[in-house]
Amino acid sequence: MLYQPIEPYETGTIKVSDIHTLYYEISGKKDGNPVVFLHGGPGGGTNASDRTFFNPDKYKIVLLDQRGAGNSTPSACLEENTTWDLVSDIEKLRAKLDIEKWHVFGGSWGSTLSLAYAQSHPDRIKSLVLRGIFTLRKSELRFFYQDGASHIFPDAWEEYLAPIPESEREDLISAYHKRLNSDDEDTRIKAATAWSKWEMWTSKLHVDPVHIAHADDSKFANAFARIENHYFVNGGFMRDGQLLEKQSVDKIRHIPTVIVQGRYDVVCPATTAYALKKVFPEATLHIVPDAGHSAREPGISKLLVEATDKFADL
Ligand SMILES: CNCC(=O)c1nnc(C(C)(C)C)o1
Repeated sequence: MLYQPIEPYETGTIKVSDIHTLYYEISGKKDGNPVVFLHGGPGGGTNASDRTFFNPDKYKIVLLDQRGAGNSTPSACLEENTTWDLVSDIEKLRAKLDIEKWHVFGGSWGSTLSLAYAQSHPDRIKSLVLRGIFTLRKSELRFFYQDGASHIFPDAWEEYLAPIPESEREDLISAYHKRLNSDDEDTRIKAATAWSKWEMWTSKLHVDPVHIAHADDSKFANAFARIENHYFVNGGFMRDGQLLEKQSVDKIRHIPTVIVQGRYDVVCPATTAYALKKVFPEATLHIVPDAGHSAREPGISKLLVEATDKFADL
């Protein structure tokens, strides 16, 4: 099961560009086995419960708020904010903390960024623990934001559609992009709240009102929605399917890797985890029979902790 909540023994910031300064924190064992936690979204930010996937007596646990997310500044800023900027930021933080190699843990967008980072710097990775695999293919974005998950959550879908007039519903990501970047603050917040609520409604097998309430935090919703939408309209700044290409995955097939995927994940459906396993046969794939997308589904968190415990002495 998850470890007990702990507090960081160090927090800090790192200036990574003329615009962006990132927040990070370190908890657990000061001379422990280093692991970096890559949060979802993009734009979701980290929180205290993210530390509980790791044994604090074994791991030096590094949490990083990516550009524009969480406590990083400026909040929700889209300038100089791409997948490859974030990969570069992770390397800058690793060097600043004087870490030679580290374990990498990421779910959803965090799995995307983990794959992009590992494929760019395989020599810096001790292991990969990935959850709810997301590679930003057009087919994945279409399923969740245009025509797919909508058939399973028609009630929540109605609320997601509400801010968008019928005439613009053929391309919802573009329609939301217009509103999330509007000059009018009320338009931005209304769109950000509806966009975020859609994801919070659909993240768990059993709809969780507490999870949905996160979308009412306007700072979180604004960063989460604006940054997610920015990455999606740009296809993650990658070729479609790039992270699943043989030439990409062959760079990381030597790295001990565990994939944990919810069978009923409608945000990042199992088809992508399965496609990754086909090109990465050395990876261990667990499909959790009674889980959705969230890392905090009981069956998912149990296997994630089993994986970090397994890698703790590598
Ligand atoms: C399409 N975005 C999926 C994702 O990365 C994600 N889903 N929920 C989250 C938070 C837990 C960070 C809210 O991130």
